[in-house]
Amino acid sequence: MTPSARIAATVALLAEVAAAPRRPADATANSFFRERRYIGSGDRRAVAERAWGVLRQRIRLEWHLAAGGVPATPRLLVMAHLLLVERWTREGVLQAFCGGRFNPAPPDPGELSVIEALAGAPLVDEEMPEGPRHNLPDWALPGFKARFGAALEEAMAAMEQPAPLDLRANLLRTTREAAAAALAAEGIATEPMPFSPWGLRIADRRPILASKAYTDGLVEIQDEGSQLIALLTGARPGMRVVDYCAGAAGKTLAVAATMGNRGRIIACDVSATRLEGAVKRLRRAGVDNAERHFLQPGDRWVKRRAGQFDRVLVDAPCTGTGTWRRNPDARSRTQARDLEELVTKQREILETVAELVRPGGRLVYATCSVLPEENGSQVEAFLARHGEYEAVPVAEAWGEAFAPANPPGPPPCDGRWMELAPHSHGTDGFFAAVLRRKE
Ligand SMILES: C[S@@+](CC[C@H](N)C(=O)[O-])C[C@H]1O[C@@H](n2cnc3c(N)ncnc32)[C@H](O)[C@@H]1O
Repeated sequence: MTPSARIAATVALLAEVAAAPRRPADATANSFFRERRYIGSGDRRAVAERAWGVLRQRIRLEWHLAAGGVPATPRLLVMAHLLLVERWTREGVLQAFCGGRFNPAPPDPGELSVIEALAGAPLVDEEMPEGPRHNLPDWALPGFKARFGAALEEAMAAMEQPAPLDLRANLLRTTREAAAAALAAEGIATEPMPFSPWGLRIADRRPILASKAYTDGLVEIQDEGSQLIALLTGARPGMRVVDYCAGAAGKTLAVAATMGNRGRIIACDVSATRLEGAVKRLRRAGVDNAERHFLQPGDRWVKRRAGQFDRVLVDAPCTGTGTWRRNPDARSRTQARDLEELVTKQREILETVAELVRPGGRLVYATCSVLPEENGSQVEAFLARHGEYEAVPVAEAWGEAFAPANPPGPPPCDGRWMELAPHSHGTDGFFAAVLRRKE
């Protein structure tokens, strides 16, 4: 593809994303490229990267376009991105929008005046209100300010960077060192992670799904923050464990590895499709102590198992504000009412699972959000309603997660909760609270 044709494809992809505003952009991109198999892998990467760049800066680009009195069409968003983010010249943009069979049509007079106005302008304008200045939707601004305080600017800058590809060595099949060596033999260089004893990071985001190390189940793709949540759960061989919001079993796999396939782990979810997705992954990873339970309305499953579990992990449905490095479209897709609904749902889930834990057992509540309403405030409110639970400090849970013969490095956080973020830990934004049910 020529550079112009790539731009035309980016505009077309963004038009499809705009036509399905509630659908995750990566799902839209997958179907977009599936229907256009003639787009080769290099072009596909270039088109997707630029589209992701636009989505990452969409709030600011929309502000500029609104200031110019024009709607944020896919074409104008791409033009604005080329000028303000990629720092193209006015002439460069005019050359790219040159018309013809595979190229984007030349700018109309309205678009031309936008190009004139934006050429050479800064992305972050002095006139911008706080939301766009920090690249935040208005509904999320108070929560981000409360969470990051004086570090907000640094935190938001780190959230604008693409995320690395994180892997977890599957201890049921290998060690971290042997997994790294197997990947290296396939030409894939990795670095051990700073906190997770299982973690390997690939700096250049090379695709690994076709590698033998991956298909043999030596490694799983998992952000370091998710690995740390699984570790803090403190599951051991022989325990009875529930992963209550298991999805396609990302954390079930990691927790099962700490159990050495001994004991029982039950992956529950309200989505049968997601649970179905777990089957292949469990098999590839060599997990054979897991079962799945599809939660349905009116389900008596929890009631019948009250007080039976040593560990219950709730990886709650949340706004995903911690994952904006990976899902930049969620910045604009998620709305204030989503936050309200999710906070209610999280409270309901916590109420339901509280009774599953045996006295002396632990409930681990986690989200991939950075918003206090879904995190610390949610857990404080739970503890106020449930005097039978108390918080276990992160350092204590961290120390207990490792065998005495294998002492850990310093915990990723001090204090009552584990709060991770790209700027402070190099992970996605995560929250986890370990709660002990008193004896
Ligand atoms: C953050 S995702 C879980 C991701 C998964 N644990 C992983 O590590 O890949 C949250 C999950 O909660 C599930 N969920 C939503 N409402 C639920 C409910 N009321 N009870 C149990 N699971 C629920 C969703 O279907 C979704 O799979």
